[in-house]
Amino acid sequence: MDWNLQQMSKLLEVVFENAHEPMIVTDKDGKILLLNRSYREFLNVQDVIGQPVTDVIENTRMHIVGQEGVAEIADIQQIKGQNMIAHRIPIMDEGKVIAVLGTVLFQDVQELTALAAMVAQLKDELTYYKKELRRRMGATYHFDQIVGYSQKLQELKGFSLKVAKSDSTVLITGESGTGKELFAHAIHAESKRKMGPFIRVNCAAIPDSLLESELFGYEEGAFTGAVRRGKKGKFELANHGTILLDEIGDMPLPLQAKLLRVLQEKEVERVGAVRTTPIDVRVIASTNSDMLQSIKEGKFRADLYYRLNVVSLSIPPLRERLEDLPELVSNLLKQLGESTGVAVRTIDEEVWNVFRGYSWPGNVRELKNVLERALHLMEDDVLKKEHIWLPVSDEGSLPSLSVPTHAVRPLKQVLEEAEQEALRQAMQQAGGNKLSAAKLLQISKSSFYEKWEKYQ
Ligand SMILES: Nc1ncnc2c1ncn2[C@@H]1O[C@H](COP(=O)(O)OP(=O)(O)OP(=O)(O)O)[C@@H](O)[C@H]1O
Repeated sequence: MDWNLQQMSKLLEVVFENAHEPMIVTDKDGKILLLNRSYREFLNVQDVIGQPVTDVIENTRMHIVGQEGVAEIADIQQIKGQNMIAHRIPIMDEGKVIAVLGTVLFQDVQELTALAAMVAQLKDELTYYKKELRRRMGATYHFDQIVGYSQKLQELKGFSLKVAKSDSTVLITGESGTGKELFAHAIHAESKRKMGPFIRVNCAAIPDSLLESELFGYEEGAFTGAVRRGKKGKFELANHGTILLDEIGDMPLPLQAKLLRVLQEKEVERVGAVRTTPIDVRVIASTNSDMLQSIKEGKFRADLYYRLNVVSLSIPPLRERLEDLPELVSNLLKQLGESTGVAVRTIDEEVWNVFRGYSWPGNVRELKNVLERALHLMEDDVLKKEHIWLPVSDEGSLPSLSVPTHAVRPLKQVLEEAEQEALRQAMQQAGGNKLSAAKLLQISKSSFYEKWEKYQ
């Protein structure tokens, strides 16, 4: 429709009259030309067209703006005992004021205060939910939190960043504590799935009998003790996101066959289900065991290994990148300083000698634990050699300490320390392989994991 002048003028009149905000137009001397319904109702006036604005609206400055030609934005004006926020805008023609438009944004600043309070509350809630979402989705680490300037680590980070953008399945290998999980988190956080969930399953920590239903879920009445209406498995929970299958080397053979089908068909079958559910999940698997050896021994399916190993990331042990020690130590001390409240100002040169001479079988995690223990032994803010407690078996010529024996401590603490030490020694003897470590300690794999996670 083409609008003629008359129709356009009618339209503007209707818009002005019915606007929700109170609006007024005066001439340059402050004589009222237009006053819309919202403003009339608020002022409780009827026919005021042609009257001086000063007679109709308290504390008005429309006439002043008409004379001075300078707009006044968000000026607080009290009318009928209420604080209003008024805008007064001169309307110019050929450099001269011909009229003034006045609007009231909030009929009372209390409304604005209430609105501001509401926005602040919503912002707080949003921050909370964002944090909660992140916590639940679990992707709490990013590439910039993976510390280390060594060429090996830098190259690995660069490659992983590229890998993150693709949707390929990734197999991360490396000794215990090298940062496999850290890399998996970072890959998810950098991928196009970052808004989706990140679900981690430790295949070794869950007893074999439960792993299938944990991973794939179960249908109503699938087995005794099953929750009514069934339960989603981790794969379904990870839909549109990433699943980290940690310690994949420990997955029992029958489940390996089922996992292979999931990877091939991109659908899961809950335990006891007659139908399959399509899923869209990126799989990252990680292991610290020698997968090729496991294949040779018939413990791991070769076809699954090749399905998982589309892209492989091998994280070098700490002893092969000792040049990362300064950055790691400073970063870990910062983190630990926040949680323990102990700050380190200086590190004795001897500490570095000890660190550089040690083989770090537990890698970065062990470094973190050693530093945490040292913080508790420090009396001032200088980290010294005598605060560093390294395992006796690896001691050699190292000036490491044993735990002070003179003080009697609570039995619980002594037992826990002994247990922790036993786990650590078993891991060291088992070359970082948790399954072998559990065997050495003659405890079940899941019980080993429970204890291991407790002390980490
Ligand atoms: N490059 C790194 N920079 C900073 N922190 C690191 C780095 N590598 C590892 N860490 C820290 O060391 C600890 C162990 O890392 P992570 O759990 O990722 O190791 P992992 O290889 O998955 O171990 P496991 O095989 O025992 O599960 C974590 O606290 C992690 O934040």
